[in-house]
Amino acid sequence: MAGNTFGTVFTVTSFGESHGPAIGCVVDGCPPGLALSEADIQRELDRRKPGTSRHVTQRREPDTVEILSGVYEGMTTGTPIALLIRNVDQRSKDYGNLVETFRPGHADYAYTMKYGRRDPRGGGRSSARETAVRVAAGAIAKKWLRERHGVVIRGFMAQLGPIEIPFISWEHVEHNPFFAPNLELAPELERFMDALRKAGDSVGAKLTVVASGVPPGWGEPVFGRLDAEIAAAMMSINAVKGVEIGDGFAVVTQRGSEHGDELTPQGFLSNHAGGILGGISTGQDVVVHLAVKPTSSIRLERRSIDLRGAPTTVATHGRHDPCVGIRATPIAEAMLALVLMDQALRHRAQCGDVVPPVSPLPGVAPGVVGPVPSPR
Ligand SMILES: Cc1cc2nc3c(=O)[nH]c(=O)nc-3n(C[C@H](O)[C@H](O)[C@H](O)COP(=O)(O)O)c2cc1C
Repeated sequence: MAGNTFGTVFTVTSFGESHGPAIGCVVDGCPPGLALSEADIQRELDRRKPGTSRHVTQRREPDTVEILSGVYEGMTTGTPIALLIRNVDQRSKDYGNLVETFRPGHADYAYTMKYGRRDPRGGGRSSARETAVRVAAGAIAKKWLRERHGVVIRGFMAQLGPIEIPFISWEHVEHNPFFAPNLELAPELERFMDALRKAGDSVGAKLTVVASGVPPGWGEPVFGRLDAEIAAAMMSINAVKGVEIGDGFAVVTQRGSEHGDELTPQGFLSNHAGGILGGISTGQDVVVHLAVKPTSSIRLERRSIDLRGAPTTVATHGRHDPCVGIRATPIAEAMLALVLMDQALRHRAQCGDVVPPVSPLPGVAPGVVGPVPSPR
């Protein structure tokens, strides 16, 4: 299968390029009877869209979604839901000098070696413009998960370049341009980004995404492991170079007596596992961390080669995100929602009749407010 479809039972097929007339997706396998409007989807798209602050790309895309099918009288019908987002602010001239060369760190070189040709305007399919449609599809999954199972999916920025962002409150996340859970640090983050932009450089970031209210039992023990599918989903986001579940790489130095989450009739005593054991959810929060690399398109001159292999230099002057991690939080939330909804429907299909011998243990507090391990 060509790699434009995600999921097994609940699937998303995405199409479109950064500088084409539109991007969009077809969401298939959504159960009938979910109340769904364009406003439900638009809310999520507005959190990801460009141009919302001086710290992100100044491309002006309203990212207005149109539902073309699959919804009748405000309810999903069980048939494919087609979503369309028209591109309105393409500016191809920004990419003129990229036809002949390759940006270090970007997909240009690998893309050309694979396809032998490329549309250099905005990176075509390798542009993160495509991730808008995942956020649109993810809005449907988030809504279904919340209404059907009480699952809440939220994310935040845990580190911006060298600045670690201690978690204070979920309340803070939507009140600053960084999705930082710590409003006290917002001025420092602003100063850091202003200096970075002036220098013409870019920086990486670390994000955390948490799904609360996931019941025990979602996921499978071998190839369909929940953690494996979450890792694949997160790694499918442009610029993501690392994914950790729960304590992630910190497990390397832990003892079994420290890492294994003890069970009591009142619930788990800790959540080092990040809510997943044996590829299956435990009922605790599912906790995922992502390392996002620095933007490749920077104003600083870098060495490269041209299409004939001769040495050249490249500096990118178009409209780019100086830290792509800033806009990636809603994308990571959407990908987690897509994985969980697909797994929920697969679990219902196979194990809907199972009655477990013990009742589900209550989960513990999120476990993301303390120090979280840094992806290396
Ligand atoms: C939300 C978001 C916005 C992005 N914006 C840019 C950008 O403005 N300029 C750029 O060079 N890369 C940007 N990227 C990253 C590139 O799409 C990505 O690095 C590139 O396709 C190479 O793929 P890779 O980094 O996954 O290997 C963005 C990524 C995300 C998630």
